[in-house]
Amino acid sequence: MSTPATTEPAIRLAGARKVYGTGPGALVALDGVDLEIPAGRFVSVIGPSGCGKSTLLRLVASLERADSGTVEIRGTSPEEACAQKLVGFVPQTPALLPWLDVLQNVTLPQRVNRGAGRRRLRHAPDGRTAPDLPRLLREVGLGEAMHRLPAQLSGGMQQRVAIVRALGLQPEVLLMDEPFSALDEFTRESLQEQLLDLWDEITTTVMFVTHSVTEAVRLSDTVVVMAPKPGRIVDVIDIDLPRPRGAAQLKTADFHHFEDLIRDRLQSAWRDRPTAHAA
Ligand SMILES: Nc1ncnc2c1ncn2[C@@H]1O[C@H](COP(=O)(O)OP(=O)(O)OP(=O)(O)O)[C@@H](O)[C@H]1O
Repeated sequence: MSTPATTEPAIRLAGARKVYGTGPGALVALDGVDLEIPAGRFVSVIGPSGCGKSTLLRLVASLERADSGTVEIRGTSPEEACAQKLVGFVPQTPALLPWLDVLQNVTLPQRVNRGAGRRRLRHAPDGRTAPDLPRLLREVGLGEAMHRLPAQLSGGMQQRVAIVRALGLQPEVLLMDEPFSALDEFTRESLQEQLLDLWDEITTTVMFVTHSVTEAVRLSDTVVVMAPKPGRIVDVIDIDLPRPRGAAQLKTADFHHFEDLIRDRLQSAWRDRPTAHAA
C-alpha cells in the first residue's frame, strides 16, 4: 500500500451512541464507541449477533445518525463524505441492477458521478487516476463475464462485481457488511485473496464486518472486538502478521495465536456483559 499523505484518521468515532426506539422498549445498540482508523488500514469488526456491528457501519455510511457523540470521515460528517463520494459500501447481498450487464453495473457509479469523481481524483495526493474497471474485472476472474447479466452469475461472481463497482469512484473508505457470509468456504477464501489484492492496489481504508475469526485475522491490520448489551467495543487488536497471508499462513502458530486471542476476548465479553441495557 502507498503511504497515506495525511495523519488525519480516515474514520473517527468518539463517544458514539445509538438508541433504537424510545421509552421502556428502547434498545441501546451502541454506547460510548471510541475508534480511530488511520488511512489505508484494513480493519475488521467482529462480535456476536446483535452487538451493533452493522449499526456501527451504518453510522459511518450515514445510513443512521448517532444520537450523541461524533462520527467523522476525514474530519467531515458522514453525510458530507458520502456526498463527496468518499465512501463505498458493499452490502451482504450484492444488489446489482438486473437489467445491466456486469460492465454496465460496475461503471454506472463512474458514469453518474462523473463530476465528483473527477474533482476528487484531481486533488488526489498521490496523483491517482480512476481505476480501470475492465482490468479489475479481469483480475478477479470476470473477464469472460463482462457482458453477462447478474442472473447469469453465481453468488460469488455477483459479490465480486459488487466489490469492483464499489471501487469505481476510488473511495477513501470502503465499508463492507459481511460481504462473503453467504458464500461457500472455497469461494470465500478465494474472494478474501482477491479483495486483499485489490486493496493492495487501490489505496483505501477498509472497515469490514464479519462473524468469522479466521477471516478477520487473515484480512486485517486491526480487529475490533465488540460485545452486546449495550453494543460496545471491548478490544482493539493489531494483527502484526506478515503479508501476503496465503493459505500456508493460516496454519502457522502465529496465526492461531491471534485466532485464540480474539476467541477468548469474544467469550469473556459475552460472559461479562451487563444485563441492564435500556436507554
Ligand atoms: N432499525 C432498527 N430498529 C430497532 N432495532 C434495531 C434496528 N436495527 C438494529 N436494531 C437492533 O440493534 C441491535 C444491533 O443490531 P445490529 O444489526 O447492528 O447488530 P449486528 O451485530 O450487526 O448483528 P448481526 O451480526 O446479527 O448482523 C440489535 O439488537 C438489533 O435488533
